Amino acid sequence: GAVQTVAEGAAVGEREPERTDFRKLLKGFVSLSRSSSSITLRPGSCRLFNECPLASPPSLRPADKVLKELIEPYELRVAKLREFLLDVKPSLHYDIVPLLDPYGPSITDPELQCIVVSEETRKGGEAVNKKRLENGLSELALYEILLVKDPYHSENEEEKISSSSLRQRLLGTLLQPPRKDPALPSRPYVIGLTGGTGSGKTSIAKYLEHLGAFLIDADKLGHAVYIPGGPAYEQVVEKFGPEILNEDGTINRKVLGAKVFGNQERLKCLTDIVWPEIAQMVKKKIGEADSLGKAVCVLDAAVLLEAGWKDMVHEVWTAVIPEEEALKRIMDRDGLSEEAAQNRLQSQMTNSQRVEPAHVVLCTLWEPAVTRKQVEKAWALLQERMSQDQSQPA
Ligand SMILES: CC(C)(COP(=O)(O)OP(=O)(O)OC[C@H]1O[C@@H](n2cnc3c(N)ncnc32)[C@H](O)[C@@H]1O)[C@@H](O)C(=O)NCCC(=O)NCCS
Ligand SMILES: Nc1ncnc2c1ncn2[C@@H]1O[C@H](COP(=O)(O)OP(=O)(O)OP(=O)(O)O)[C@@H](O)[C@H]1O
Repeated sequence: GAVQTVAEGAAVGEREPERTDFRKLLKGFVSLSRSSSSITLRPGSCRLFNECPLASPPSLRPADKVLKELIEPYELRVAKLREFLLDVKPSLHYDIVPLLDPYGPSITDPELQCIVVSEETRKGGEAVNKKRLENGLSELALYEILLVKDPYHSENEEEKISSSSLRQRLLGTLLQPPRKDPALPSRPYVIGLTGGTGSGKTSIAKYLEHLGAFLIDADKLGHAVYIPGGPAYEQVVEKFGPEILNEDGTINRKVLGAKVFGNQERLKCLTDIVWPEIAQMVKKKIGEADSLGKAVCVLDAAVLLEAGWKDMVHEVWTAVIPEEEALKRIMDRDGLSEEAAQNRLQSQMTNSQRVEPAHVVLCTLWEPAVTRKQVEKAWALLQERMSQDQSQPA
């Protein structure tokens, strides 16, 4: 007989923070030994390899996982899992099977004899056995293991070793080396802060300003370009007609917004006019910050990546929030209908697209105090790398 090891969202496969050497910690617990016909497992050994999403509470299923954008690609997780297995038990024979549905091969493979579950996933094991009986297969022995406690878990993290906690600890840290662009002056150091509407950029930007950054709000500059007499006023009115005007001749942004959000062609028409003007104003502001002796500028810009403004910044910092939460927040904040809020969200890039080029990721899903701590951590680490950079010979 055989036991199949199913790797789905195993903790080892995700980016590990430096502080916690889970590999060492887990080595102490893992003890896999292969007998002639099966793998025997001692308590505490297998949570890592064997995740049964059926039994996980809905909030933990892959699609709903906290900070799912920070989960590494499947192939990389499998590679890391193989490396780990080789490390702890080179003689082990195993298959790694992607779980494309909650059961995987557990309900169809007649060779299987045993399934390893944790106290959290016991119900999933029982569901597997129900399906096996329906399929005319024998029930699997349920081998239940304890959850391994995480000695480093903080107050707002789970007590067990959890990949969600690992991902939370990545927030605020540098995920890839800063851009090295010879065309970009080294000072002031510019952070491009982006994120979907309602992701909390403005709150984050305020904390950063409080910590000493010079703040550039691209939304505000965007509004300034089409005040009457501004560089884009005439063109915008010409393009979108007098119906976007208030009685006093100013542009009514709510009316304009309703015209462009949800209509890609019209939105592009507007942004083709205003983005180059905003970019000019941003450059001016960066110059202003420099003359004020500010070392760090934060460019708060939802459309940083779409508009190609990444070229103006040294690092991209991305704020993420699950879409359903963003929807609620902008409906509350701006009094938008669900449809209008959806249109805004649909006009934008996805969280994953923004996380991919990000140097630092932040998340405002929890209480404001948690966001503040994240920002303070990100700021402290930024100061550290800026001072290291300065001490390097030019
Ligand atoms: C459509 C307009 C008139 C709506 O104005 P309004 O005051 O109602 O909204 P505001 O400007 O505060 O934007 C609110 C949020 O909508 C999102 N948003 C704005 N413009 C865009 C865009 N071009 N693409 C995607 N999302 C956008 C952002 O998340 C922004 O933070 C205005 O957003 C606009 O002129 N947009 C085009 C210029 C632009 O891209 N500005 C954003 C610079 S970061
Ligand atoms: N940590 C938090 N907990 C709860 N609510 C928050 C948190 N951070 C921000 N919010 C709320 O969520 C809403 C959206 O945040 P914010 O205005 O900072 O987003 P934004 O990314 O700047 O949005 P936009 O791009 O639409 O301007 C605000 O009403 C804000 O008060």
